[in-house]
Amino acid sequence: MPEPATQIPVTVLTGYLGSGKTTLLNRILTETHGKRFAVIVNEFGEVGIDNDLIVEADEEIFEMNNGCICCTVRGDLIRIVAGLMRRSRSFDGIVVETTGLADPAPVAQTFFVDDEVRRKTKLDAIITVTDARHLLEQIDRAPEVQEQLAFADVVLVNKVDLVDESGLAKVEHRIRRINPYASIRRTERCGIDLGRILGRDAFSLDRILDIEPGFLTEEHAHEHDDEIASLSLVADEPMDPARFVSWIQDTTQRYGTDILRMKGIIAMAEDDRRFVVQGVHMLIEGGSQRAWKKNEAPQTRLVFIGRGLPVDHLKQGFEACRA
Ligand SMILES: Nc1nc2c(ncn2[C@@H]2O[C@H](COP(=O)(O)OP(=O)(O)OP(=O)(O)O)[C@@H](O)[C@H]2O)c(=O)[nH]1
Repeated sequence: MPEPATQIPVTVLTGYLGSGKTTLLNRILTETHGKRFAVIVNEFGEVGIDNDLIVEADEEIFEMNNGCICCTVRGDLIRIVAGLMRRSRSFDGIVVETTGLADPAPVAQTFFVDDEVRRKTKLDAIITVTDARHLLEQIDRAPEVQEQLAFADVVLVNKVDLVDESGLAKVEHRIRRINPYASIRRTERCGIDLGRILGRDAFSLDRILDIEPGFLTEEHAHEHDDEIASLSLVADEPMDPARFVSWIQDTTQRYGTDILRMKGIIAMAEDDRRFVVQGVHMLIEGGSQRAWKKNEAPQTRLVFIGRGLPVDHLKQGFEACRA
């Protein structure tokens, strides 16, 4: 059957934990480009946080929190996309943000294996965001990172503010060895002309079949690094600001090698704003954001993702921060 004239372009955002995917997604959702996107986000860890870190936009956001997009919830992805295509409400593109631990191959495969999805959508590009400061160590330890780079049509070498010129050259050289075809762009906070990454028609099935001949036919059983686990901490009572800040700083300095990613939305005592804290290994950022809304009960949610997390230390330390 011939393909219909208008297939909705799909952009897949991948990149390891903390590389800058949500930062890029927020740019896509806020910059004026006159386009509407449907957004699908998948995250690792049972307490959903990403959705709250995404800017409030007009766009519709579908969360998939109950498993990894590349394995257990792929059926959900197909259902969400197929459901979107049946709607009358129009949009110009779909953006899928995968978890940092996802293998992009099965996600990309989704757009080729299901008949309905294949007829109505077109994989436009796989954009891989990298953390220039941590990429070289990640490549050596995490097979997902190599997959994410190999499948990329565009690679953003992000966080250029944290690395000097010779470091950036090393990072780019390493990326080139894994993927000679992708267009590589340096960014700070994913600042890039969106025209360079959206609507590029950059995805090439032939290239992917070169890397992975079984791409269209095989079931991708993605092996996750079982050592990586997440710990979610939740509190309904407010936190003591001074104690919390000093505990989170100490903890990330002490255990930063094992903490791959940390993010949280904190309800501080005597503060009507949400405090957002985020980190990748030892580098952390935090600050007060918007006020809690009237219909939103202030609640603290903090997630750690890592290898061999010091679970007892984290639980006890967290408890001790309650105001
Ligand atoms: N210094 C610096 N920090 C950055 C840059 N881009 C993003 N960050 C910070 O890096 C952290 C992670 O960014 P996110 O956009 O949440 O990363 P992510 O890839 O969505 O993270 P996960 O979804 O948890 O894998 C946040 O604290 C960002 O503010 C950058 O260019 N420079």
